[in-house]
Amino acid sequence: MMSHRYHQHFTVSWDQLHRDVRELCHRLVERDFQGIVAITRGGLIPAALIARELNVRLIDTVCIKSYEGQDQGALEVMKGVDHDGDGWLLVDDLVDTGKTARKVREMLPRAHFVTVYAKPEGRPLVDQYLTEVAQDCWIQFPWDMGVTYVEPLADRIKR
Ligand SMILES: O=P(O)(O)OC[C@H]1O[C@H](OP(=O)(O)OP(=O)(O)O)[C@H](O)[C@@H]1O
Ligand SMILES: O=c1[nH]c(=O)c2nc[nH]c2[nH]1
Ligand SMILES: [Mg+2]
Repeated sequence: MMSHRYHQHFTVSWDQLHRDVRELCHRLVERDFQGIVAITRGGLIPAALIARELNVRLIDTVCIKSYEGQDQGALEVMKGVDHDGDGWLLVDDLVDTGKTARKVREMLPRAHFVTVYAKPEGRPLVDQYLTEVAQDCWIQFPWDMGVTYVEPLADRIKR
C-alpha cells in the first residue's frame, strides 16, 4: 500500500538503473577514491556497479535502516566505519527526506557523497546525484519487483 506521502511511482528497471549508474560514473571518473562506502542495503548494488567502472576494489559498508516498506521509522545504525570518509566515495541508491543522509554525513563528514536518485528535501545533503525525482514519488527499484502476468486490457475493461 502507498503511504500518505507518496502519490506516484517511478519504476526503475535493471537496465535503467545500470544506465543511470554508468552515467553517474562519467561524472566521477576523474576523481581518485581510495575506496567506496556503501550504505546498505540500497547502496550495495549501485556501489558494486560504480566499483566496476572506477576500478575500485576496497568496499566497506555503513549498515543503516529506517523504512519498513513505505513507512519511515526510527533510524537504526547497525554498523559504522572507523574513519571520517576522507578520500572515500559514499554511495546510496537515493536520498528522500535526507534523514539517512544527515546521519551518515555526521559519521563520514569528509566523504564524497553520491546517490543515483534525489528528492528535493534530501538533495542538499549529497555532493552529486544523477536524477531528481518529485518528493511525492515512490521510487520502485528492480530488486523490489518481479515479472508478473498482466491480464489483457479487453478483459480488464469488461469488469
Ligand atoms: O532520505 P531518507 O528519507 O532517509 O530515505 C532514504 C533511505 O531510505 C532507504 O533505505 P531503507 O531505510 O529503506 O533501507 P534499505 O536500504 O535497506 O532498503 C534508501 O535506500 C535510503 O537509504
Ligand atoms: O525503494 C524506495 N523508494 C523510495 O522512494 C524511498 N524513499 C525512502 N526509501 C525508499 N525506498
Ligand atoms: Mg537505504
